[in-house]
Amino acid sequence: MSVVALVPAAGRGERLGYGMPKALVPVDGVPLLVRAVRGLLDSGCVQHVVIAAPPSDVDVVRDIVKTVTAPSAPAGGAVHVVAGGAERSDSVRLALTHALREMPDATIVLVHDAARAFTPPAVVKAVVDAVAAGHPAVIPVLPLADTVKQVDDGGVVVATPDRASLRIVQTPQGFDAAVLLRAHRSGLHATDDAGLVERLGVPVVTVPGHQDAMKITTKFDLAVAEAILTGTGGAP
Ligand SMILES: Nc1ccn([C@@H]2O[C@H](COP(=O)(O)OP(=O)(O)OP(=O)(O)O)[C@@H](O)[C@H]2O)c(=O)n1
Ligand SMILES: C[C@](O)(CO)[C@H](O)COP(=O)(O)O
Repeated sequence: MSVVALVPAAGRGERLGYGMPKALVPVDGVPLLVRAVRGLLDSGCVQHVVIAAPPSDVDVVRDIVKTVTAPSAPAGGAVHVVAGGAERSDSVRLALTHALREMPDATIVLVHDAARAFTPPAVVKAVVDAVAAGHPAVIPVLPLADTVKQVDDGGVVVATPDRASLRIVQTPQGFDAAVLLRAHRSGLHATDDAGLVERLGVPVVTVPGHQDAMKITTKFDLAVAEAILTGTGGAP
């Protein structure tokens, strides 16, 4: 069994407004992308990583990932960098194509946002273990802390869904390699990879996520990440 992690990192980070692609933004001197890749490798169950980089920064990213050194560096594996695409799903597809061409032995594929740079390695391992146990699609999730409303175009509430059955979805999302390939070849659209797989009728199971696996989207999120890092925030 070989596990490859695809890391979509080609976003511009417009909402963060840092003036550079979000994956390259440093937290305590270490770019988010490097932290995300280290987290994957530190799980001890990822052999290969394929990063989808901003097309204008492929060489920059190649240089940066050289700083991912032991004990994180995979034994016998490698960190690959390809140019990403216009949308997240394009970046995933490009990385997946590269992975299945260069690592045909990969049976499990993870898709993990560079923007979820503080995901604990234990979450990565839980996802891989669940796929290895025979589930074709596995996602880490958290319960909702707030009441959720459905509104119409005018902002008027039309429903209050029962939040007991709702979950916030994180990454890494883990898949049987053949299932993920089929999903990405289907021509369907979804905001996450599990959404594509779901539409194929394949069951998607959940494992517990973690607050630290939050997606860093805004300056507020970055401040929270810094607090996690310095030990002044984050969940136990
Ligand atoms: N064309 C894209 C767009 C996004 N991503 C990646 O997908 C993940 C989730 O995207 P998001 O957090 O929305 O990042 P951005 O697209 O950079 O954010 P923004 O919309 O603020 O520009 C990130 O790791 C991002 O780098 C990607 O690989 N390729
Ligand atoms: C994959 C994801 O992070 C799961 O929560 C999310 O769907 C990414 O969405 P975005 O629109 O690319 O931020």
